[in-house]
Amino acid sequence: MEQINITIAGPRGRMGKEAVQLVKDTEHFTLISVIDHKKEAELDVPVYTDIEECFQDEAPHVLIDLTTPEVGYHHTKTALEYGVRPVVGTTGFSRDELEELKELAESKSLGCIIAPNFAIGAVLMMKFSQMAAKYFDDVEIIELHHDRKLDAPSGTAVKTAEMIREVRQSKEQGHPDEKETHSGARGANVDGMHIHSVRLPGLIAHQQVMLGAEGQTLTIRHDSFHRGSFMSGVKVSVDTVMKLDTLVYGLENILD
Ligand SMILES: NC(=O)C1=CN([C@@H]2O[C@H](COP(=O)(O)OP(=O)(O)OC[C@H]3O[C@@H](n4cnc5c(N)ncnc54)[C@H](O)[C@@H]3O)[C@@H](O)[C@H]2O)C=CC1
Ligand SMILES: O=C(O)C1=N[C@H](C(=O)O)C[C@H](O)C1
Repeated sequence: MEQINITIAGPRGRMGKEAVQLVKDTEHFTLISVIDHKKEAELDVPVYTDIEECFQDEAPHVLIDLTTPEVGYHHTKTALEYGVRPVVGTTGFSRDELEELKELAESKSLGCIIAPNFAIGAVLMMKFSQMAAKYFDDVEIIELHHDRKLDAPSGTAVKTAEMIREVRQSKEQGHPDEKETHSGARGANVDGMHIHSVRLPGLIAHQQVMLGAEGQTLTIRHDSFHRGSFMSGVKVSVDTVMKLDTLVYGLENILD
């Protein structure tokens, strides 16, 4: 199998630590450097605080980014400019940012994968919700995460709403005269669908999609109890990004 040289951004984070372990445990992956905002990462590879400096010194095949929305966007753009293929788990990118990165990837004929959720169960939960939304017009998304999470709604919830929007007629849900007596009670409104974000210590990453119709509800739920749940998706993304010449948004687009 072709050897893939990898740089990881965010190696000391909750996801970054798992990704470092994945790369070390995978025979055809080699960790050649990391990018952190501090020089303190205790790893046996060079630690860079500046991505351009990293790419001037090293030529990884793939950048795995698990940082924060602003940093992740800058890293993805810089990687593409330097001919490095990004695999991005970082969430919170805007639609405009995704469009701009897609254009850049295509102009360079480079693969780039941005996956709001690498867990296969979460991808199936999104697909099943999309299937169900063909038959149920009313949908509420409840995402539940640990209280260290920076972005709300989660990338997974936004992606779920986008996938459902592809198959359902736009609909403003709830009573036409409903009023929030406490601001935010009805959550975020995406094309009439509502997204509710729960943040609690003890949680990892969970999402429940509730669909309702007369006399019945359907609930589709996924739970990640450990960040190891995301790693098979990271692995398949690294292998796949080497064969792509465009940006793919969402793991569902690369799985058979
Ligand atoms: N796609 C997926 O399946 C998943 C995505 N995520 C996303 O991954 C991202 C990271 O999540 P966590 O690991 O939980 O966060 P975390 O806060 O534990 O880790 C983020 C890391 O980024 C580092 N960082 C910040 N600024 C940096 C910079 N300028 N250069 C390099 N590193 C920098 C921080 O030091 C920290 O170690 C989030 O956006 C989260 O939503 C999280 C879990 C699964
Ligand atoms: O921050 C997290 O933890 C997670 N972020 C991703 C998201 O925003 O959807 C994926 C997963 O839910 C965990």
